[in-house]
Amino acid sequence: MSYGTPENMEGIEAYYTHIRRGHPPTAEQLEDLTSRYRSIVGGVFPLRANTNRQVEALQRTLDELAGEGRYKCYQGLKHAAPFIEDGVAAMAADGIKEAVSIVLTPQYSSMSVGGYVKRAKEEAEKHGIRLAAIESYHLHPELISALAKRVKAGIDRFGEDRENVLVLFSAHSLPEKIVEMKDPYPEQLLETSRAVAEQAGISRWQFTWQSAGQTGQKWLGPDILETIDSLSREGVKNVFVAPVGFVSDHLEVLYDLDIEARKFAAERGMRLERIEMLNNDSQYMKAMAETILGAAVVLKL
Ligand SMILES: CC1=C(CCC(=O)O)c2cc3nc(cc4[nH]c(cc5[nH]c(cc1n2)c(C)c5CCC(=O)O)c(CCC(=O)O)c4C)C(CCC(=O)O)=C3C
Ligand SMILES: [Fe+2]
Repeated sequence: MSYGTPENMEGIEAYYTHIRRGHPPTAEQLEDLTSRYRSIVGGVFPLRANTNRQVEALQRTLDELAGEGRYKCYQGLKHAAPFIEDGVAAMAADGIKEAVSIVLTPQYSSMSVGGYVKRAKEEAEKHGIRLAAIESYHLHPELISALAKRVKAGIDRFGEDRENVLVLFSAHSLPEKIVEMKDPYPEQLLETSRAVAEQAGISRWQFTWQSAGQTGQKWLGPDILETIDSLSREGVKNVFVAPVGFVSDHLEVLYDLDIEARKFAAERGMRLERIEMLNNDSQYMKAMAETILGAAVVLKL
């Protein structure tokens, strides 16, 4: 399962309305989102083809690890077609009786993965499918190794400044109320960050939030722009961002980091680079496939 993205520029309004649980955005909100997509996509929404490639790569990895024809991958998206319910219904139509679900994000929050799982389970129940839902895989050794390699390779891009780079691990902010709910999201993100830093041999790093929504309620902070501002006051010149809550090239990376945060840093005389996203990286696929095979044991598949 993955977040989903519009089919085309005309599809942005319906997509945004779905994210807002049926409440259409104001003209201003719609224009704001449309202009962000316009600056990255030019009519092509990268997340769509990217998710397709991830599903194909995961299928190949499962075939290799478990044997050809043992597992079949279906795709279900949170806010776009094929929706999560469509994916589960497609399984049922093929006669599938047992399934494992996994989300293309490594850490669990009741407000992120929890929402995917609830919908998948409800639909699976309707069709009499037994479903084992994977909640997180944020410390899988293959995932940590893949991220650590990318952090090291990215820091090398700073050339002779490489000794003076601060690594900023980041993830999508969520409303602050998740902390009172004892949600594991912040801790799991720190655990991923710590493990990657350790394996990459990084001592100078911080964690920061990004891409918070504007809903009136308080979101988890500090936001990456605040963090960059404080770092600039401390004289930091080189920042390397590793958004470890995301795995793909999409709006929050291609706009919020590559355009917005990079410009904000440049205005403060700082250089900002970011990790290459995992997309269909083979170690990432192995991390998911092994997690899936582990969950399948629970179903005695
Ligand atoms: C935790 C989390 C992840 C990571 C985990 C996961 O992947 O599931 C994630 C990923 C993504 N979020 C995405 C896009 C958007 N998210 C929005 C709004 C929101 N995100 C939220 C949370 C998350 N979002 C929340 C709490 C809201 C507020 C509304 C609500 O309460 O639900 C909005 C509305 C406008 C805006 O605020 O920008 C957009 C356009 C895209 C696709 C980008 C593309 O198309 O390339 C991706 C991968
Ligand atoms: Fe989002």
